Amino acid sequence: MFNLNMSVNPYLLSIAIAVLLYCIMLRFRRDSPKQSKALPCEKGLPLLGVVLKVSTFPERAMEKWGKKHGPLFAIRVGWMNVVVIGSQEVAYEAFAKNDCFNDRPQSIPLISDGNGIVLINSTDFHREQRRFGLFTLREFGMGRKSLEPQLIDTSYDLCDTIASMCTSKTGSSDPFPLHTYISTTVSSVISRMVFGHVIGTENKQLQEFFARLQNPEIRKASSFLRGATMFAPFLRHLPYFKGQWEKGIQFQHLCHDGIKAEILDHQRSRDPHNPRDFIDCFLNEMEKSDSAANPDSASTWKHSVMSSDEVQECSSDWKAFSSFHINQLVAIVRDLFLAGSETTATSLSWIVLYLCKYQGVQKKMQDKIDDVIGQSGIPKMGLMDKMPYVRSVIQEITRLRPIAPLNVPHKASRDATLMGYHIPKDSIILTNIWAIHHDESKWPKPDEFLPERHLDKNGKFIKSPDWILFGVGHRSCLGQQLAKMELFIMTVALFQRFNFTLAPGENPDMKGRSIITLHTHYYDVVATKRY
Ligand code: HEM
Repeated sequence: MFNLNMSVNPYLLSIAIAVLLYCIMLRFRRDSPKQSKALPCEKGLPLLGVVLKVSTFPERAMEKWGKKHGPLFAIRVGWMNVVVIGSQEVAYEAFAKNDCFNDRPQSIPLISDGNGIVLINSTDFHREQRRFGLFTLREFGMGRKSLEPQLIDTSYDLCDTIASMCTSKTGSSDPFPLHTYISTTVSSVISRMVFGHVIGTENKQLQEFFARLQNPEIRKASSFLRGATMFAPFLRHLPYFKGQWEKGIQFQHLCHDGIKAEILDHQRSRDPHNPRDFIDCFLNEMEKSDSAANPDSASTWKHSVMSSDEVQECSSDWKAFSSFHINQLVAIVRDLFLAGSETTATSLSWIVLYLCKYQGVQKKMQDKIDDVIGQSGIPKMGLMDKMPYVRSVIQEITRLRPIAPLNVPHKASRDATLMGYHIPKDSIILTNIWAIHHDESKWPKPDEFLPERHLDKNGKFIKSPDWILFGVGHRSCLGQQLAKMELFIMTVALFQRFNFTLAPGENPDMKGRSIITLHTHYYDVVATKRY
């Protein structure tokens, strides 16, 4: 029947074997899309997806969908599937145990021009910069006792300013926006670490940049632009977005020019043997990488401060041989400053707001502070263990109102599998910190303000793995030790000295305002001296 002597074309035979082997390999490959399941998906409307449902409080909408689909699902945004993680366990699996979910999606150039730290991909460049950033901030006191005196002084300065607003007759102030003062105080801490001093009127560009950052309308527009262009980059070519995009770029130039002026001052006055701040340390590192990697280029031209346009032209050449170059210095300083100021200031604003609303908790916390340090003691980090109630109040308020309710977005760097589900390369991944902080199985009565839930039966503070204010894994917050110090010392200092109440007639909606970050509504307080 068969002609066994039929001649076989060896070329075709080898192709057939290769195809067969490839099919077998695909079948058994661990991350094969065919092997892993497709994520459950909240599809929403045709073309739009869920866009209309996530324009305000997206974290709450995603929390609801999470109850339907489980702790890992997708939402359709336009034509794109965005992955949403809704449990601490899945977040650890994705970001701490894996290395393929730690890239960042790209959006407006202000925050993602390929340099910096917060929005760059998870490459060796990022790892080197993160290691250097952590090391250097620690050298300047992050998480260490050496920073304590400065933080205490700064907090006391804030208290003195508030005290000067209180009349001697009643001991109370007129209503005032405490958030503005907190913002200035917090910015001054990161300013000193990065610039070596507090930015004053001598740096007009940075002053203007900070003033605009405080403007709620600008913040809202920028958050909206950032969110929209992250999911649909083409939007920036459409009329409204184009205008906003260009404003974003001008805003970036303002910030970068201000930072460059600071760098120029540092270049003129620095002593390489006595680095004063982050900028000096980075300039030292630039010098080292110059002489090690490129001895011929140790000249000053590369490190002189350039205009924004020149910087764009030159950046790719510089990146070729070192992660320490002037563009990166400008960008990492910008990122540290942006990441390190409003986050902590807004968390403190939530703390003050909740304690104004819940006067009983404020009083109890003050009693506990009095028990440990009285009226004249100093709020040191070493006293944290003696003030578990203060810590539990801070943890409870930041659980209820995390500043980044959907975390900073991550991106999959390749096709991969997570909890048995296929995650395609380039998927945007959101972590619903809000939902994790409101998970009923971990936090009974999750919407209620119950600081005691963070204390064990002996009154000791409980660190919970389900409190993930700073994210988890390889991209978690680089400044968390600093933020924790600031939150503790400033909370104790403020409530040791004052009672705070909401100004008469104030009743801010406790849901706050959420686009990408979760802010309080604007509110005024009245401060009353306690002694
Ligand atoms: C209460 C205050 C703060 C909160 C709630 C907060 C929260 C966060 C979160 C949620 C992330 C993203 C984590 C992730 O992608 O998985 C992050 C990243 C980051 N934070 Fe913070 N942060 C705070 C304060 C600070 C401070 C004071 C600094 C600066 C010294 C800082 C610097 C950074 C940086 C550089 C990153 C990016 C890390 C990376 O991508 O490798 N943050 N933060």
